[in-house]
Amino acid sequence: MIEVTGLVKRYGAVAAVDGLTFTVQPGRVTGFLGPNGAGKSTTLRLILGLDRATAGRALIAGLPLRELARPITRVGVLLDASAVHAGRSARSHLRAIAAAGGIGDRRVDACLELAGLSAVAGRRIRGFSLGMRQRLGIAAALLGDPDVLLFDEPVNGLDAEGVQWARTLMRDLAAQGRTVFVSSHLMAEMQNTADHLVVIGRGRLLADVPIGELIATGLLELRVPEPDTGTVVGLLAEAGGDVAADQSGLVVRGLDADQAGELLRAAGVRVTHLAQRRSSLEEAYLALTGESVDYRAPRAREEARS
Ligand SMILES: Nc1ncnc2c1ncn2[C@@H]1O[C@H](COP(=O)(O)OP(=O)(O)OP(=O)(O)O)[C@@H](O)[C@H]1O
Repeated sequence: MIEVTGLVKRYGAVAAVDGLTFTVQPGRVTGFLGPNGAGKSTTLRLILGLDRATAGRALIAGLPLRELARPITRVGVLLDASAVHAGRSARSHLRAIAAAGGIGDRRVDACLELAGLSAVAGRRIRGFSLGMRQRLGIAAALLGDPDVLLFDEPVNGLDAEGVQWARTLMRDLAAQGRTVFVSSHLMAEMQNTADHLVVIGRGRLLADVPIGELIATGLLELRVPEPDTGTVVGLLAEAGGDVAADQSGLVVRGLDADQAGELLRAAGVRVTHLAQRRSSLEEAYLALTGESVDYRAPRAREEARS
């Protein structure tokens, strides 16, 4: 289990992490999501004791990481797959890490096999693709057979088969009762992999929910004659709806079909299409993080303002 309590990290005037509290439970895959600059990497670094928190604490199995005996056997980490000695072979890279943690060569070979790297184990890492480096980083994280795994963007650079492999691996690790905490920008991938989500924006917690709960929130698709659009947006917003436009019409969150239909009928608006559907994780995520995105294209910012 990972417990983060009141965690704060300031860099000068910037609060990269601003009072975060959440728990990552064993036995499930927990996705860690947030827009660029939200504070995900900083949070992971604080959990791993690579940075000192301004306030609060992050514990693994009840202790700060530096107080764990033989941490390699307790926590496996994939942070930056490119941070390796490129002149070494995959096998000697893993053997060096294993030796430092008192782990034997047989486990190295088992992890190479698990990561699908046995055939290239003797090759220098310099010649590895990004995907092969990711696999090697995951193999390194598994060396100590740890109960807690932290993966920062693990499918970055993996091809379709690699993505499938990583997904199955994460789900298997969770099914074995381990704590799996994985950051990603790929919403569709998280939708297929995670059971639970921790979402942050500007260093603060936005959601800590089972994934099904986030995407169960319904959306309304609505089409009305073009000249009525402004009136309709105003009416729905006044009734508490969150209205956005896409190519095919309006998308409304926070109102059900009966409410919206009744409201528009009473206002004499002719509705040409009204349908309720589940939101994708991506839509739910964008609705959640919309206010807390630091970097976005100027056009999107203008649209969000209007
Ligand atoms: N060493 C540092 N010095 C100063 N500011 C920093 C430092 N590290 C991070 N920050 C700032 O803290 C904020 C959070 O950064 P962080 O890298 O944790 O976000 P992130 O969610 O991992 O982003 P991304 O998805 O882009 O990797 C950003 O505003 C960043 O500029």
